[in-house]
Amino acid sequence: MIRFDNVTKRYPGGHVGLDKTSFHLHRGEIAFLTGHSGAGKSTLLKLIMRMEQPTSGSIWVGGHDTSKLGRGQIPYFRRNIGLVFQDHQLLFDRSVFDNVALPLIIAGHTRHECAGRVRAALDMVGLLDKEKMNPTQLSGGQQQRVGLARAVVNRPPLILADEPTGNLDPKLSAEIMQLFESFNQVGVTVLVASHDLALVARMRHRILTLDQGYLVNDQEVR
Ligand SMILES: Nc1ncnc2c1ncn2[C@@H]1O[C@H](COP(=O)(O)OP(=O)(O)OP(=O)(O)O)[C@@H](O)[C@H]1O
Repeated sequence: MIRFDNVTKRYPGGHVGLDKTSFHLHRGEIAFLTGHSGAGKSTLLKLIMRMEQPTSGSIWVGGHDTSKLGRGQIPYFRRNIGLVFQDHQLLFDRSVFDNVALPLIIAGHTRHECAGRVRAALDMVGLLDKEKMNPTQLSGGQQQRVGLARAVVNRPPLILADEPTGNLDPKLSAEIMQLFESFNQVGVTVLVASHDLALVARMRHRILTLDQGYLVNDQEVR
């Protein structure tokens, strides 16, 4: 699903975001990406999304050589990737239902057509009874689960998350990580970046560790 071959990303000014990194994340796999602040986790995720391009090396995602994607193809390519961020980026002037429906509305579906999928996604994250509420009425953990429902609503084959538990306490963080596991159990490929090594280690899945842009460890923990 994701293949990095000897990828280096050097930012303007000379900062090295990622250095000669190679790995392969297979379709249907789940893995965690960890490392200190500035190690290159966000850079790696942005390269997968084609928000950045490598200075050298090649990146394949879902069978696409990302360097060959034309400008017009990129939005369609990104529709295959569900994204989860630390600050969940919800729209606070719309209901939970409308927030989750957003990717489907952008893809051209009507609100009525979306309803089944939106409710299925809310059900997966345990928020079926909250669809009419405004995100401001929900706790931080519930808001993050709305973000997860939005990421999976159009059934992407790949989910990427960047510090999805950054603002949550340990118990809520573990619950969010278990939701990623449940998405993976229905066949979605999942890559989660987190600096919380203890939490990641408890998940007992593959861990990719970055240190100053180098992939220093690729560990299977089964
Ligand atoms: N747009 C940019 N321009 C210049 N340098 C950048 C840019 N983005 C990231 N970097 C540098 O690349 C390196 C890796 O940054 P990155 O954000 O990928 O790390 P990270 O592991 O995600 O860190 P954090 O956990 O703090 O988010 C850092 O040295 C950073 O300063």
